[in-house]
Amino acid sequence: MSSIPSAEGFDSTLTLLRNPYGFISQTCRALDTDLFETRILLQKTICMTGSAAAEVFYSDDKLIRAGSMPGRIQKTLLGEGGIQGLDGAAHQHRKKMFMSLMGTEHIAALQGMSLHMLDNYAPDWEARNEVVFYDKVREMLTRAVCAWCGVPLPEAEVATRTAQLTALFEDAGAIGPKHWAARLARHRLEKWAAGMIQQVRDGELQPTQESALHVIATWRDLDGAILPPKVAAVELLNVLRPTVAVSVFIVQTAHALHRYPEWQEKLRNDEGLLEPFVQEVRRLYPFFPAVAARVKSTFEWQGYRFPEGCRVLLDLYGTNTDPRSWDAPLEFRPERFRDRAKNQYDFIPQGGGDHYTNHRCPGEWIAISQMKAFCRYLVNDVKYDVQDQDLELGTGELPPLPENRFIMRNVRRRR
Ligand code: HEM
Repeated sequence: MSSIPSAEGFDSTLTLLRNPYGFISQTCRALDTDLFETRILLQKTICMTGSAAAEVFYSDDKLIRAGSMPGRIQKTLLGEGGIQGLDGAAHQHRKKMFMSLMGTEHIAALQGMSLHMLDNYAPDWEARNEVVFYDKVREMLTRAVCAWCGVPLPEAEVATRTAQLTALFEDAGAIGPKHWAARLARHRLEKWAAGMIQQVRDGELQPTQESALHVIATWRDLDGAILPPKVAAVELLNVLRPTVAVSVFIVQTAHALHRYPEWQEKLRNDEGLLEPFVQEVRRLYPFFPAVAARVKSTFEWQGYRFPEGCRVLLDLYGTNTDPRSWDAPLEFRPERFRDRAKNQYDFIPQGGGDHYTNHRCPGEWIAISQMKAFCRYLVNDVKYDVQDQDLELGTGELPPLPENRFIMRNVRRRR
């Protein structure tokens, strides 16, 4: 058996933080390999890239999630006791709860709520000198997803809940005061969510049967018990938070429409290009750099030994831009998605494998449907100017956004 190639230096944490989207793929290319070994936060870690690596990462029996997530990410982004840390039968059972929310008509209803928000917001945008698009989209998505989930959101709480939900995904990786603010946001959101779960159980709040609040409050785990309030709160936030985070993809969509303006006319003329366009945004614009797991019990792959307990990182962004899977991988070419055969391992912006049995994101259809709705609206229903601003995406920042959060001017509705 060969020994796994090693990255330079004793610990790669800083190099990874400085170059979160390129570190794994660039190191693999330099070493001419699909995987290498290093230390991250002083822990031995195997880093992997590419579709073959994704296939082994998502094979059911080799890797587990329990204990794979750094504590600071659990205390902010994910919370404790939620689906992300479950394995085997417990995971597959809990996953059914999320998948039951993803019916086509139910997702269309959420899209309808966002379109309604756009119609409500547009007159105000016309009246303003400038619109910070990211801020407005986060607010609209907070309102839409709360309504969709059956979560009451009084007008006076909209700004606070939007800011708290944003802190979970924007500041999860931060160090210092921002990290502490994200922890506080999680604490307050979990208390709020657990209160609503209790109200549903006590019959004081009666959301519709198909709403996330109802489904989660009444869900029974494999042992037949309802979820402890804190865990149910974490799972409700596992729907609210990432739906608000779709605002990042929506700003990236607006960014792509600006950077590749020839696509505006194409999209106006051919509705069939909308999906390829947003898929190309999901492939090429960076969001989550990697996902983590641990080796369940020692196994061998491509002649290399993966020792029990070792942490493994799968490179999502590098796999989406791997030249072995994609022609001209760094070029924005939505046409590539027109006739592409589906593959669970080479296009993995929201994780890979199977939605029911692996940890692949159950919210992919929500992300695509929301991106399409906003993209269609920007192309067909409004005209606007993009303010002269620095539109570089700060890739040291997670998730990467333009510094001014995409400022639009002279927004007017097409009649
Ligand atoms: C903003 C766009 C989104 C991105 C970039 C994203 C990304 C991801 C990634 C990378 C994973 C982990 C995959 C893995 O561990 O292998 C994941 C899991 C998950 N996502 Fe998303 N996601 C997004 C939107 C959503 C939405 C809208 C929902 C709403 C339901 C959602 C709910 C979840 C849940 C519950 C999991 C855990 C699944 C499991 O452990 O089985 N995500 N997502």
